[in-house]
Amino acid sequence: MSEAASARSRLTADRAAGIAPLEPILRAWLPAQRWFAGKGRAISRLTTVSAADLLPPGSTPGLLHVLLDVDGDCYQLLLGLRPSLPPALAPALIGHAENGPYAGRAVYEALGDPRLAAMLLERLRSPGVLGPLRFDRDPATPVPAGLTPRPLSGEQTNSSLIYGDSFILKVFRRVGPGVNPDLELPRALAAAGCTRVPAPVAWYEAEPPGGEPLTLGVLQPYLRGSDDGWQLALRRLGAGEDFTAEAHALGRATAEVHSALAAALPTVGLGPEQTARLAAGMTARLAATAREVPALRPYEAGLRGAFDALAASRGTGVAAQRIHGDLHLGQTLRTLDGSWSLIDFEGEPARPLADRRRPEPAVRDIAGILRSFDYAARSHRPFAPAWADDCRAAFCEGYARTTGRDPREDPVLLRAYETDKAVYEARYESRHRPDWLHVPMAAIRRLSEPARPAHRVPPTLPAPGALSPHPHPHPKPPRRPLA
Ligand SMILES: Nc1ncnc2c1ncn2[C@@H]1O[C@H](COP(=O)(O)OP(=O)(O)O)[C@@H](O)[C@H]1O
Ligand SMILES: O=P(O)(O)O[C@H]1O[C@H](CO)[C@@H](O[C@H]2O[C@H](CO)[C@@H](O)[C@H](O)[C@H]2O)[C@H](O)[C@H]1O
Repeated sequence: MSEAASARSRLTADRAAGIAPLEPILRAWLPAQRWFAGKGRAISRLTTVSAADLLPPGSTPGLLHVLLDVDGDCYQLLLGLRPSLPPALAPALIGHAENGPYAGRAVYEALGDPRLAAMLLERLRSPGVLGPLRFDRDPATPVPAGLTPRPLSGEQTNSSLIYGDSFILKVFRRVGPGVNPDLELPRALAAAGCTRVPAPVAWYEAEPPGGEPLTLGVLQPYLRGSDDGWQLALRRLGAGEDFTAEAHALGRATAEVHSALAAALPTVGLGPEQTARLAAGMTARLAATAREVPALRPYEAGLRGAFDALAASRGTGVAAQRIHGDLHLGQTLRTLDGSWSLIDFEGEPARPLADRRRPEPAVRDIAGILRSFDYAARSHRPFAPAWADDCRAAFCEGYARTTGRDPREDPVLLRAYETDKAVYEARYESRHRPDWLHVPMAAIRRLSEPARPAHRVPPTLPAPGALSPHPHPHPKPPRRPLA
């Protein structure tokens, strides 16, 4: 049964029938939304899973919470309802209800309406149950009333609102049964005393009777004035400036989060069979992506080499634990005091929730950041490969300084994960940003070549300040044959 179908079978859907007349306008509006996963395909089946008035029926504006099943995926919508829309809300319009209980009303994106966004915060401030929804909060962190909301602009997988520059609410769009790791992991880290991740202060879920809750939204402190690691890296690159000290510090921050997650949540050792299964999963993902992205096809056989090498490595000493799951520079924030925080623990949005909650080698996150340095260097004209190499080395050194283990000491594992990430990125870019496809494709060409003998990691790691400037900051380590 699909995630949406199992949610539908358990959720109370008293109001669902009432919103059936809105389904045609939602069907026309959904494909244009950035967070809609089914882009490029016609919607064949759209049904309402649940609908709940978050304000007393008849209020103007009205606020309707809706879960929709669209071809087996479950989406969360917050709909505003007014007899007519003031001009400022025109960009939020979805359509007009022609019949049913909302006939004659304008239906619009509630998150674009400051009045409704303020009401949503009020709901989060007062824990309790409302129809199929449960609102919860951390009693230790007060959330003041009356904070002014503004929507976060920019590309996002979900939708976020900032309240008074003090809190940020993420409204998940595609949802499924089970706690979302973006709530689960930050809560576990906060309980373990790790301050590298903003701690959830309030959240809301759908509660199917007898089933697992679906996480729908999380409110957390807004790190005002922080710099997104991606933008910061691009600015440094543009100014011809070094980024290795930041990359080193980010390596340390990532390692701290990994260590805290490993201590707080279950870890497992991977034996040869599990490692082979991991490699098989990567190979299957490659095959599926090659079917979808024609540009990948000529490299498929070469790329498979990285996964075959992983399967043959017999998994010696590989540990799996809970990880971030989609770590890249855009998921890092450098705060005003100069320290790094990690955000968005949802994992890769396209993967089923159960997969995203499974323990995996921490190197998956490391590979994500390493790929991100390559992305940054390739968005610069001319391409800046030395900048990326230096950042990659500095990040790994920072990581090793905290954990005592340099990720480059496992070249087969690291290469497999980098390859898997580049394949994921090829699919992501071809679906969402075809103009960017050339970036992962450059990595794909490189990774499809047979692996060069690995460089040995220097036994004594240089101190962060000792990282020398371009073009050759790191002594060339002696070569050793591939294990
Ligand atoms: N706690 C926070 N403090 C400051 N900015 C944040 C915070 N959380 C998220 N952001 C900003 O919001 C953007 C989107 O957040 P993210 O969790 O990545 O959402 P999505 O899953 O929709 O991509 C981030 O890139 C960052 O700029
Ligand atoms: O929306 P999310 O932040 O969860 O992540 C998705 O979108 C990312 C792009 O916004 C995408 O990241 C890729 O592009 C980044 C530059 O824009 C680059 O830094 C990353 O390394 C690269 O993977 C991410 O893969 C996707 O899941």
